Amino acid sequence: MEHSVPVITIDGPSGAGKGTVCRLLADKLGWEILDSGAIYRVLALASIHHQIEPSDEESLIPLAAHLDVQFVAEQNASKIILEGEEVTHSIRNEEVGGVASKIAALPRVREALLRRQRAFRQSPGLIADGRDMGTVVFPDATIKVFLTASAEERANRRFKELQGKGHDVKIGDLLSDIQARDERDMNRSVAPLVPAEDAISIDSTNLNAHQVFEQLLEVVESKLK
Ligand SMILES: Nc1ncnc2c1ncn2[C@@H]1O[C@H](COP(=O)(O)OP(=O)(O)O)[C@@H](O)[C@H]1O
Ligand SMILES: Nc1ccn([C@@H]2O[C@H](COP(=O)(O)OP(=O)(O)O)[C@@H](O)[C@H]2O)c(=O)n1
Repeated sequence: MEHSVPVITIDGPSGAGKGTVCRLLADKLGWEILDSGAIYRVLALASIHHQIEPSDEESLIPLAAHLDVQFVAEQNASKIILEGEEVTHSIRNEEVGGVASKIAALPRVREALLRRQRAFRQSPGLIADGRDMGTVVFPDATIKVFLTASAEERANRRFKELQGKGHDVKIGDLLSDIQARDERDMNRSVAPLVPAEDAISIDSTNLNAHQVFEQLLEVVESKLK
C-alpha cells in the first residue's frame, strides 16, 4: 500500500554533507528530519556506558530495543537525551562513530531499530539521513539521493569542523578513521552502504554546501510538483 507521507532519503558516507543538506532542505520544506546515524551513535554510547563489547550481539539487542533516547526539538537543532543525560555533543566524536559502525554491522541490532526509525515518518514529510534509508528503512521513499565526496575531501571537512570547535586533531588520523568506517559500512552483510537502484547520485567533492542544496532543490521541486 502506498504511504501518504512523503520521504526524501539522503544516504552516503561520513562527511559527504548529508546532515548539512538535510537541515537546509527541512527548513525549506518545513519537514521533519530523521538523523539515523545519531540513533546508532546513541546506542554506541549506551554500550560504552554499560560496558558491552561491540561484538556482544545478544546484549546489544535488548539495549537497542529498549534504548531510552529522546530527540527534543529546539529552535535550530534537536537536543538528544540518553537515559536522562544530554548527549547531543558527546556522541559526535570518532570513538563513538567507530563503535557505532561496528554495532551497525549486527543484523539483529539493525532489526531492533527499524520500527523506531520508521516512526519518524510523520506529516507533512520526512527527510531521512543515513546509510540505508533508501534501500531498507524507506524503500518506498518519494526521492532517494546518494551523496558522496572523496575520502580526502571528507576528512578535510571533518578536520576543519573539529579544529573550529577547538579539538586537537590530525588529518591523517581522521582520514584513516573515515576509511575504516567506509570499509565496514560498505562491506557488511546487512544493509551495506550502497546507492538504492532508484537513487540520484550527487558527488559533492567540488561543490560547496549551497551548490549541493541548489542541485537537490531542483530535483525535489520537479518531483514534488
Ligand atoms: N559541500 C560541502 N563542502 C564543504 N564542506 C561541507 C559541505 N557540506 C558539508 N560540509 C561541512 O562538512 C562537515 C561534514 O558535513 P555533515 O553534513 O556533518 O556530513 P555528514 O552528515 O554526511 O557526515 C561539516 O563541517 C559541514 O559544515
Ligand atoms: N542508517 C544508518 C546510519 C548510520 N549507520 C552507522 O552509524 C555510524 C555513524 O553514523 P553517522 O551518520 O552519525 O556518521 P557521520 O556521517 O556523521 O560521520 C556510521 O558509520 C554507520 O556505521 C548505519 O549503519 N546506518
